[in-house]
Amino acid sequence: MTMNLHFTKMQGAGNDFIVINGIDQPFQLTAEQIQTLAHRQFGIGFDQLLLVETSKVADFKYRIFNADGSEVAQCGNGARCFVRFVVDQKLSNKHEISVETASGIITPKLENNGLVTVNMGAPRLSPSEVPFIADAAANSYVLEVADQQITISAVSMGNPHAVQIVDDVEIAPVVALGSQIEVHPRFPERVNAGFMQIIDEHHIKLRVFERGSGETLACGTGACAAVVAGIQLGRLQSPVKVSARGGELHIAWQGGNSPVMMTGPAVAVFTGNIEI
Ligand SMILES: N[C@@H](CCC[C@H](N)C(=O)O)C(=O)O
Repeated sequence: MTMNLHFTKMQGAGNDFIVINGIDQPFQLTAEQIQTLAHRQFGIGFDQLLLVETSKVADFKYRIFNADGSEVAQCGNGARCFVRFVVDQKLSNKHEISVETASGIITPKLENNGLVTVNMGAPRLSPSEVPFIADAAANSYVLEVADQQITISAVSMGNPHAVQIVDDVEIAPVVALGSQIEVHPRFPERVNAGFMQIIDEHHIKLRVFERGSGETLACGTGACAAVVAGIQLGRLQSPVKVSARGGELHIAWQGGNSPVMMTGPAVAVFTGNIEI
């Protein structure tokens, strides 16, 4: 049986999504159907699919699916697009909205200037809190990949990140190395691989090879994880501007259990219907 899905295509710093109202339009998609929709030639094309639903514990719930169909727990750029979608669709008259995700409740706020600030919650850093790493004894360690030894900082923003510092992010082997780090045996749940170039203590350039989606033009949780890693290593100071290929994000973190605050754009590109 086919169904007709109404969707909104959105982007946040170039990380692109389709957002679907699952409240008025309840449905289920298989991983294969999501892969087809995500395909840039045979489908609509997107990095992640976001599904807005009702919640018993927050204003809304949203679910996140990578382009390969895997469901994941957190998405920073998606959280900004989520609030823009909810406000534009008049699903709420609030501009600061609590949203249940698979890794807890976060609160995105649509600012008067059109940017969105998200309280992403505290990063998880200790090995016991970063269960995505097998056998980790510390959150910064050496990983053997492709006959190289790479120093990685492991940070969970609700989803797993392995961040490394590079001299020049433009020539870093983000796809070649990132695709191997993503599936490295140390990461049983796979991982998002970040490549960060430090420009100065308040500015980095970042590229991320995302788990389940490949390299994207920006990764919100990746930006939070990179800034947290840089601050932990004594190389960065809050606030930090993150320049991604698709735009800029601003990240602030006061350390410890304080939340990571992320500010950036969220833009609706077009709406459409697709038979699936
Ligand atoms: N693009 C996202 C992250 C999406 C999920 C990620 N690929 C994962 O598998 O954890 C962001 O902006 O944070």
